[in-house]
Amino acid sequence: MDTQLTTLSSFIIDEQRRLGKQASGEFTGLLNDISIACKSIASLVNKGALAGVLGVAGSENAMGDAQKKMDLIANDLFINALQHNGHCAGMASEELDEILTLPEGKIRGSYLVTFDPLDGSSNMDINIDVGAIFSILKAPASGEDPTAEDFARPGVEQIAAGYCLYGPSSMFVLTTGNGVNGFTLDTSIGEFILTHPDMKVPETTNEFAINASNQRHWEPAVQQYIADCQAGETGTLGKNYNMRWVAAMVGEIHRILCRGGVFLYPIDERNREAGGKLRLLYEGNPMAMIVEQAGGLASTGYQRIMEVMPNGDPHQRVAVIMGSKQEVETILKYHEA
Ligand SMILES: O=P(O)(O)OC[C@H]1O[C@](O)(COP(=O)(O)O)[C@@H](O)[C@@H]1O
Ligand SMILES: [Mg+2]
Ligand SMILES: [Mg+2]
Repeated sequence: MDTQLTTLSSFIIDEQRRLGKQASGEFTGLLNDISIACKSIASLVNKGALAGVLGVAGSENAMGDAQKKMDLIANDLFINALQHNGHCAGMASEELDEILTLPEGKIRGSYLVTFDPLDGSSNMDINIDVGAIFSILKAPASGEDPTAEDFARPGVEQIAAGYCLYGPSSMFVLTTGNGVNGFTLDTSIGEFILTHPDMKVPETTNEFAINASNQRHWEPAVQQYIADCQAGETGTLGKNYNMRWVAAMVGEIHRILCRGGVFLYPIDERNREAGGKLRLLYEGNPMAMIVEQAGGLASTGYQRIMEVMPNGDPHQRVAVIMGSKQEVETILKYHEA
């Protein structure tokens, strides 16, 4: 039995020491806050109907999506974990219309956090994978309450990004800009334990993930690429492909980190004006940072996702094509044609 367990907190402390960072403990504290929110959510997701957390809440978020009960509970758990400990100065969430500053009297920390508290929430009621996605930015140096403009930073300025997948086991996957590491929740001791050090996205793949029911709305580049995948050995790509669709970005990206693949939620005729379907600040950017840190690529089809300049709307959308390096490069060639 391996008795040398590395917990998430000890990993972060050691990493900061190893990188020679003048650590005040605030960043470690912030990640600890986020991991506590994730553990609380994991516990409820795991209990499901027994905890009374299935079903719809009867409300809509800023984008008009029907909110599930668990969307709101997960959102509250993130907010509670982040607003009391003096590590965070403000947050943006899929489930909040506007950015959130701290209540009067709370200490403003040095970081901003954006999050999707429950990704893939339509999977909640059918007992399939869901997750949380988060991104960490530096708060304005002024120490004043942050504004929406302070969150409008391109993904290349992220300090850290991660997700927690609530699947058969719960996994916390984190990058602080020095590779990607995965931790599995040991529910018997309540700790995330390092189980997947230095995760890498395999460079090549023959697996793609796309919602094929949208096919008629896609641009010609994506139409042609998927047609060529489906043609298999007989087509120009010259290999047979497999397809997967978890319907939760967090599940797709986790699969890609474990065994490679590409995930596409591209521009189509219906979402062109909005810029895509998925959200830049709490879906596109954090997952792009993780995928790039693991050696993959993340693009809109025309531009690196992390270089998209946000427009100040916390719910700005973005087109997403990410995963195994060589396969994303192939898809980008279809966009150049
Ligand atoms: O409805 P579709 O096309 O299957 O979309 C699935 C996509 O929507 C999302 O569920 C959106 O996330 P939310 O559940 O957080 O709104 C993605 O995670 C997923 O990839
Ligand atoms: Mg989501
Ligand atoms: Mg969500």
